[in-house]
Amino acid sequence: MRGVKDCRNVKVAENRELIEGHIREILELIGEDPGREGLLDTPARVARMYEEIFGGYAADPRETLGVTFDESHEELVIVKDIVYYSQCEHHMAPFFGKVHIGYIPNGRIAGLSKLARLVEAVTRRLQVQERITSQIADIMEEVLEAQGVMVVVEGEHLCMCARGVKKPGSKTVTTAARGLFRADPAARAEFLALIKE
Ligand SMILES: Nc1nc2c(ncn2[C@@H]2O[C@H](COP(=O)(O)OP(=O)(O)OP(=O)(O)O)[C@@H](O)[C@H]2O)c(=O)[nH]1
Ligand SMILES: [Zn+2]
Repeated sequence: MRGVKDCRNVKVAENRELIEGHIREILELIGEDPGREGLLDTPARVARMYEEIFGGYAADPRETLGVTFDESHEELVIVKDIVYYSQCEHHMAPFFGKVHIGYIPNGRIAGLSKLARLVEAVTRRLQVQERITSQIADIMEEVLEAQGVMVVVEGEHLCMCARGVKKPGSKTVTTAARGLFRADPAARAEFLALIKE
């Protein structure tokens, strides 16, 4: 398992020629001419893009928080507005938005950038928004043994905007609360107020 810094999908790299062949076939099957100039390099571009947008599989999300530090801060820590791009597992269409993560440490803190690396590892896959939200909350709780974790994810799903029900501008908001945040409405309210600022 590679580290999250090298977040490229190894399997795509290994299977690049096969993937390119299948993309060429799809181009034909939708009525395009894969031999025309503008499409000649498209299968290779798509394969390179897959390495990137499915790069989350190259990382173990639990390892992304890296080395944690002893620190006695036992109040709320928030990293908000972490932009993500993911692919919905139903249509393989992009969805994207922001993740907001808050936690109350229990003697151990993580590097702030590592929270964004966790988001990358969990979102650069075929996903549903609810699973992204709960996976981030569960991993934060487990790895940091945090007293509480709260995660809010906002998402705009192209499968709802550009096709199907066609509702551009509609936003999905998902939340996950663990530990103290489950039991304490005031803690949840403090977090929600701070991410709105
Ligand atoms: N809960 C959830 N649903 C999602 C997510 N991404 C896409 N979907 C939904 O997955 C569902 C798939 O429904 P289906 O009826 O199997 O597929 P479909 O015929 O293409 O559905 P429509 O999108 O309604 O045209 C749709 O309702 C999508 O809106 C997500 O992250 N979470
Ligand atoms: Zn979808």
